[in-house]
Amino acid sequence: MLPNFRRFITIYRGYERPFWVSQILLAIATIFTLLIPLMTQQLVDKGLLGGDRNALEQSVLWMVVFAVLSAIFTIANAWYGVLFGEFTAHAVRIKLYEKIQVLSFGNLDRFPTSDLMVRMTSDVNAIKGAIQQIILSLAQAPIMFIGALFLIYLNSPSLMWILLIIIPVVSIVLLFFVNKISKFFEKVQQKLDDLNSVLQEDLAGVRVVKAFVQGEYENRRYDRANREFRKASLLPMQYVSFLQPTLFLIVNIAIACVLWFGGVFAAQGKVTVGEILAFTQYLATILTPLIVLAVITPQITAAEASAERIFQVMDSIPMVSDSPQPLELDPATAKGRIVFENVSFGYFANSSENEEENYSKLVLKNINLVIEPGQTVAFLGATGSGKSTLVNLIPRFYDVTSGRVMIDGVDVRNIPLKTLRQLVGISLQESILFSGKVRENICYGKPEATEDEMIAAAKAADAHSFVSAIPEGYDAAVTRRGANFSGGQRQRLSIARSLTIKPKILIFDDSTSALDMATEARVQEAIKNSMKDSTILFVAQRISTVITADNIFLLEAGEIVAQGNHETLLRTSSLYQEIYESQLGGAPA
Ligand SMILES: Nc1ncnc2c1ncn2[C@@H]1O[C@H](COP(=O)(O)OP(=O)(O)OP(=O)(O)O)[C@@H](O)[C@H]1O
Repeated sequence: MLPNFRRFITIYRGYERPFWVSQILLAIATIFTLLIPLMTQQLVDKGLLGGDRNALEQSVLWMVVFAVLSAIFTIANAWYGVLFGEFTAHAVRIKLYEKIQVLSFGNLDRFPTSDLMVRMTSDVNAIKGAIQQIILSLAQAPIMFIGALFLIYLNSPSLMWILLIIIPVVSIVLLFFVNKISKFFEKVQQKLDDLNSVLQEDLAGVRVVKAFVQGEYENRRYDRANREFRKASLLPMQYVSFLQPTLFLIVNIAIACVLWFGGVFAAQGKVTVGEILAFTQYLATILTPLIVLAVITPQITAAEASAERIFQVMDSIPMVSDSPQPLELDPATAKGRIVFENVSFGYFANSSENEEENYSKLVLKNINLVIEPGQTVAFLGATGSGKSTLVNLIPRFYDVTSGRVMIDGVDVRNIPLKTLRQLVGISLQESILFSGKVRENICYGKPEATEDEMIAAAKAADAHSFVSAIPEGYDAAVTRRGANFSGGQRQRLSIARSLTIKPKILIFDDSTSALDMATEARVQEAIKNSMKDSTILFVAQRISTVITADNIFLLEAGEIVAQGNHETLLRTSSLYQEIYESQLGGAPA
């Protein structure tokens, strides 16, 4: 039962002590609570009915003492409960976050950002709440149940049979509700994922929504997801709202029965009034843990669904990881020769139960190419032809489906990822900056870079001039995702970021697309001059970006259909001629 939830609690062994301390405190509090009805019995039988003033005073005094002690120990337990829940949630968030950092691009394709955010916040909170509830009631339930049964057996055996009816009835009601409710909670979290996914997409693209006046359409989309979420949440909560009143009704009927039968038995002299009163108190005591269980069961069921979702992320095996027998390549002495040997690649589609079927059709087919050290090459092709996919295989953002990619004769799968990321620098298509300072963004991959190194990288990326024009210079603030810089400035800063680590292989994945042609030519020239020893790869849709490259690979539908320098391709490839003509006008004579 509850395998994920149990696993969740046991993972955090560091917090075992507060957990056990809390349960001991709770057990002590429960024992004091159990002693109170005994005093009630004595107070009524000896004090009130027997006229024993001393017994009356003693019983009241002890009742107060037991109640105060019970309250003190319960508070101490609650304090530990909060502590345990918060520490566990903190630890889970850290573990999850660390896990997300080691997941590869392929894993992250399966967990969209909104989905991960729900798992890191709402799911973790659901488990935290359930843990705290458990701490508040775990040890209490069995001790109260067994203790009260024992005391009833000792003091009011003639009324015990009433329990034999009530306990099974309450248990059946409980089982019915729990069974119904459990099924719904996973769906609730899934619908929350969907809702967040729409929200995240819409908020991230709010400018596009406004530009295309699609506010109404987005409202309807959000409303649809919102309604689905409401529908999913409503059902379990409706069941939960029935649960507590139903149980209280049973308890009240039971108490009425006890008073009725107790009255009859008292008239026959079989029980005392004190026994009856104590019995009703014990009855409430026995049913309390069952009711608490009823209240926390939906919460625990929801937590089990949440724990399962968290373990789906935690148990994900990174699709790209270090080889058990790595081959070291020294980034300082590496040459930067790249070879693709019969490389094919398909993305993970994640739509089928069958792992084999989960790979989409190949987006790269049988790629064979050689890039010599120090060359500047370019990949040109229509959108969706597979250019980004191809270059992403070099730093192992994804692993090939078949064939191999080699750097200096070593299969990239055998190069430790850390070394590989030092060898290969990439400036991505989408230039994302982090909030902080300009300097921190440029030196993101090499925090120890000197001022001169940073400025050299910025100059090569044509970023120095606009950064120097800001009064704070390199200490200027970058707001979230670099929103206070223009698209072209963001691109130049992210190019500078990739240049700072001085990699042997540099990839520009359409990362000069937001620059005008003159700036682009200037940046390219500066990069080539400052990175003379590096192999440089440009991915482009614009022919102006590739014109000066030593070698151009022309891609079409995942295949290399032509290669050569600009002049050669103009002569030999009709596709290249078409692109040239469509972008730069008539073919040169
Ligand atoms: N993460 C992904 N999951 C599934 N399919 C993908 C993923 N990324 C790209 N694809 C698919 O792979 C194919 C090649 O995409 P890729 O981004 O490599 O093309 P591209 O030539 O770089 O295009 P563009 O110039 O528009 O950036 C496309 O059909 C695309 O839909």
